[in-house]
Amino acid sequence: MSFNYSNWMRSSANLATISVLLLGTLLAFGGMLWDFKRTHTEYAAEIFKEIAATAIEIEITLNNLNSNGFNDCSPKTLLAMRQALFVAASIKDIGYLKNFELVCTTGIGVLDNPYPSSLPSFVTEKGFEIWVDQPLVMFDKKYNALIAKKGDFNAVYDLAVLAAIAPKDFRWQLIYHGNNRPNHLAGEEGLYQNKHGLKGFDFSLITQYSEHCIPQSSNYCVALTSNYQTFFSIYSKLMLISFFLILIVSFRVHTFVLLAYKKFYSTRAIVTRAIRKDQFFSLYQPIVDLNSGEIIGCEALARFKDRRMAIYPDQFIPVVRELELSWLFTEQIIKKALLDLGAQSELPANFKINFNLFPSDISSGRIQKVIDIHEVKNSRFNIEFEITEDEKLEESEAISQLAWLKDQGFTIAVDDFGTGYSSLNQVKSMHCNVLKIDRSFVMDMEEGSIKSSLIPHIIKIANDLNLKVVAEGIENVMQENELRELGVEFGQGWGFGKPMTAKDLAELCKTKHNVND
Ligand SMILES: Nc1nc2c(ncn2[C@@H]2O[C@H](COP(=O)(O)O[C@H]3[C@@H](O)[C@H](n4cnc5c(=O)[nH]c(N)nc54)O[C@@H]3COP(=O)(O)O)[C@@H](O)[C@H]2O)c(=O)[nH]1
Repeated sequence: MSFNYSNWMRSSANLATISVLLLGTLLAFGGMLWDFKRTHTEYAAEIFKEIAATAIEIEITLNNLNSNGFNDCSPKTLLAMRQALFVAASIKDIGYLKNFELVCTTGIGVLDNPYPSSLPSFVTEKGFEIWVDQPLVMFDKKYNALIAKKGDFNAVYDLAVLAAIAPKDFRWQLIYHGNNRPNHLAGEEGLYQNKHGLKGFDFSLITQYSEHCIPQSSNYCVALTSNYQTFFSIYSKLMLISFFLILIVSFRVHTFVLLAYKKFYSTRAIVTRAIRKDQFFSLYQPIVDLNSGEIIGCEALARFKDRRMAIYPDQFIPVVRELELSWLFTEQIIKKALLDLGAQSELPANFKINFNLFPSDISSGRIQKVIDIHEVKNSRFNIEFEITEDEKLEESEAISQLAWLKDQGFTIAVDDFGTGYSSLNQVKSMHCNVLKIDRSFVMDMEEGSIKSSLIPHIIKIANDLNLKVVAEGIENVMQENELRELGVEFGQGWGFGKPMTAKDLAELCKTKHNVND
């Protein structure tokens, strides 16, 4: 099954996009939760700040008043109480009590009917009696108060101040840990779950319940709960912005990944990497003596394949040329093929190996480096170079390079004869030994096409020029027989074998396969 590269590329880009989407969402949501948790802590800290300041103020105020030694509600006592109220920031009212009855307050003055004191809700470690959630009326205004009493005086604290600090959508409770139990101070009674005693802080993601205590300085704890609506009401705008940002980033990642992949897996990039890593290899197509059926040689045909894909010569050869890496490429192919085939002991010493050359390597003279290749120097085979008809090969420099190659003992074959533009005269001047008839002439022989009718003329001219003829693209017995009858000596094509590994070629040589078998 062939590897679908563009599907794979798209899937990878989709995967990257989904990962960014998920990761972005996770980070954004995590960030908001973290901030939400921070908000809880911040609100708790605000409540602590207020209650700590109030506690200190009440403590100082009541201690001062008690230290004066007042024993009735005289104008002097009331004046001292009013002065204390004036400088206090949180205390709303101060009362004077005698024999467990409230006798006067800063707000009303001396009461006509003293007010009997009830039992306190609890007593703090410092001896303050505390009454929580006391409904009071002052100047016709009702309010809920917290009352703290020490000695003969009490102080009234308006709970609305705390309620204003606590956030609107949050439910909260402030407690005081005393007498080994949590005592309700303010907020919603029953909310505090005493999960950790005084040990510290808890934040549960599911319920969004948190407990905050400050055991170091006092025994206060705050329980805060919020619901999903609270969360969404705080973060809905941010969520919307994050969502669009993540979406934009994800789309950009998709485009970027696709571009990066396209660049990384472009034929140019693959060819460059393959040459750098010496990844090209050859398969070998047998060349057969049509009269004896013997395999007398093979053509090395370059291939590229990695674990993802295969690229074929029609795609990579033009790129090799474009990248001007032709000689490096040819050198790697020659070395690898000679090593590969050299290892096959069944292949005889006079076996012919054909290599394709790039015309530019001939005209530039780079081809002369061939004799320096170690594998060429030590090869037992006859090496033949195939050249395609090309403008560059008309130049005198190219022609002298071809002559030089022949002097070195290599033979030259004109490949794909009939498809290029050069004339037979030029073929003659190229000093070649072999003429390979292009497979487009052989292809339609059965139908007697115009092109195939030219084969006898090509053979005649080749004979006149003393060139051997190889017919390419022989796929069936009919073509083989007809070409043999026309006097073609050698043939190549799928009928004798498709390009194969060196080992398979050696096996095939042993059995002397031909198309009739
Ligand atoms: N410069 C280099 N060029 C190279 C090298 N390796 C290959 N090539 C050139 O790439 C072109 C395509 O080659 P490939 O895909 O390998 O195709 C070859 C054969 O597989 C194919 N063939 C052979 N017999 C048949 C057949 O019976 N039917 C059929 N449909 N196709 C057949 O023909 C190609 C061989 O062509 P040629 O080289 O003209 O003999 C091709 O132009 C290669 O030359 C390289 O290392 N260097």
